[in-house]
Amino acid sequence: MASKDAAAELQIALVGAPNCGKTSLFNALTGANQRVGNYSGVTVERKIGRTRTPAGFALAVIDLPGTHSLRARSPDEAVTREVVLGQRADTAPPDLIVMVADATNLRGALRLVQELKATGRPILFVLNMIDIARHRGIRIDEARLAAELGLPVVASTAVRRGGMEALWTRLDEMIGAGLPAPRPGAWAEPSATSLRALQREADRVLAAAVTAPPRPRTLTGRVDGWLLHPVFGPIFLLALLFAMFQAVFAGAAPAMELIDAGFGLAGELVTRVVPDGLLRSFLVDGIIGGVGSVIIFLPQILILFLFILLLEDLGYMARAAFLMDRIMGAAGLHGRAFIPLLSSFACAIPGIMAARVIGDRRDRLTTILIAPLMTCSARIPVYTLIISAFVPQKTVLGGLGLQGLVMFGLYAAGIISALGVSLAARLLFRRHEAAAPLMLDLPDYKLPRLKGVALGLWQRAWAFLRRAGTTIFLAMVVIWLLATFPLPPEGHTGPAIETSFAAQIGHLAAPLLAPIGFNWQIAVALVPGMAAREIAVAALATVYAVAGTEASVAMALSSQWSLATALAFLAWYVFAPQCISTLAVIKRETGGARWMWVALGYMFALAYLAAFLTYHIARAFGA
Ligand SMILES: Nc1nc2c(ncn2[C@@H]2O[C@H](COP(=O)(O)OP(=O)(O)OP(=O)(O)O)[C@@H](O)[C@H]2O)c(=O)[nH]1
Ligand SMILES: [Mg+2]
Repeated sequence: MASKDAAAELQIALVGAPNCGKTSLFNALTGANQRVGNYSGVTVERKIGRTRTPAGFALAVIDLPGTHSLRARSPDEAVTREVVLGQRADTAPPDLIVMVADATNLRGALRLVQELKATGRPILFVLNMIDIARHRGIRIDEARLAAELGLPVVASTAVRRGGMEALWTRLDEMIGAGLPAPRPGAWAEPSATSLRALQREADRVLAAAVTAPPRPRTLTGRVDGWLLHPVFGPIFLLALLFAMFQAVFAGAAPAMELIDAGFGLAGELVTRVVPDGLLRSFLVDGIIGGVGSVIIFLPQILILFLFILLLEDLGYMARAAFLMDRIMGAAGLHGRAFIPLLSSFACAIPGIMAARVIGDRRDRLTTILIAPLMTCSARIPVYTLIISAFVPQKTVLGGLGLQGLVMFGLYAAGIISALGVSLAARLLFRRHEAAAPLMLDLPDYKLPRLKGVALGLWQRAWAFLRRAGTTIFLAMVVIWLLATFPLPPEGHTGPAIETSFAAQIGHLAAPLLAPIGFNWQIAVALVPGMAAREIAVAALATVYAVAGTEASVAMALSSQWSLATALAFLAWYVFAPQCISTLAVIKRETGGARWMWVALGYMFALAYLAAFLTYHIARAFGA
């Protein structure tokens, strides 16, 4: 049965311009939860989902990166072309191309569909976002459009319940009637002349089938008048980012206290039930203390993601890219680097993958190399821990929280150094030609969809907790073992940890780290912290918990570290490549280990230098 189904399964490829709603359609067709966002370049890989039509036909639906033309210019667009042309070994050639068009913006779609027709594959033309088109009074004569194109045409609203009925029906009709076998289409890259001819034909079809009312000024236009204003726009962007970091700090406090109290209670409970000894130390110091010290940052991470998800859905991201283009261009960065870099605030891994939208190899490489300097969410625990231990909780400059201000400064340090590295790379590569002009689709503003934002938050929360329960948990077990054994000999005075393997390892590394003000406890935290940044926090928590009597890791730090050490530690974490997964992705996306080593080397060098300077300058100022 299953094998018969697999044989009968039809391959359906979703093709269309960026941001026309392909992934929304994919999710609606297959019940998947792939990432959707109101900007171009959300999808950079091919994704396959399986489903059944109402009449029971089995489909394998392939979601693809958006492209304006099969004349692919960047790695993500190349994926789309290869799948459409059946050139990929890992994907069967499509039996049907579902050409997704944004009904409010048909001009480009009508050109792309002609390129697709030349491939000889059966096509269904979908007018997506028909809700918005109707709302704007755009009238599309579907029958006429179908006649002009010589293709079946159907309208859809991918994000509404019931918005896909016509599409399902049409799919069943087409499959039921038997899809035409693909004609042996010989696709050749169209020349500029032939593309112009295709565009003329597209304009003719557009004029024949679509009437749009003259649009005086849409809401998007009016809002953009302000948000893209040369002076007001950047001020707004800066204020927005600033508000975001204040919110991350101030907004999360109550929830964090709650989680802290929860873990405190759990610790007390275990202390009461389990007799003093190794088991209690393992449970309280290793597991509850270590893992708890990381989980406590969940609220902050969620607030940050809430901002990012809302901005993505609203359609502000591409505007921010537009505003930053001048500054980024001056630093030798391609305008399209903005969204990959912005994604890196969440995590460098999706950010590095998003760099696939950049066509030029050197531009892409530079973006990949600096993406890890953006402050990813795994740094939040590290930063927050140090800030809450060393920066007083007071307001300055009339109401701004000092802690939030320092956090903002750390983010700024990451951004500024990324621009600096990019500039240095540009000078080193000796490239003087002007950067390519930024061709950016500015999507219309849309109200964020609650369900999508909630889903996005849930996915982040789950990923974070899963990491805490697996990677970080395992690391904690190892660190607790290292910090506990071998047990001190009889008659040993002073903290037991002094005789442990951890202390031995730490002392071994200490001379290397002494010039930057790090003690041996930090050395112990840095080594496992290579795997993932949060582990350093958990490791510090465990090492100090095993060693001592302080109530919390923050209190232990503030009593044991000098301010200079704390600042040097922050400076280290702005730069240090403490994340194996990021390095692995750099290797994969650049197609070799070389650039991974370059990233590793330059980031460690910067980290050491920054920590060294910070430590000595802070000491000179008496910290
Ligand atoms: N109102 C309305 N919004 C839609 C519709 N389809 C998609 N959207 C919204 O349009 C935006 C883009 O949707 P995506 O599904 O990410 O578009 P995509 O074509 O996959 O984009 P890329 O992966 O960047 O090429 C999101 O904000 C969606 O919520 C629709 O039919 N109606
Ligand atoms: Mg997509």
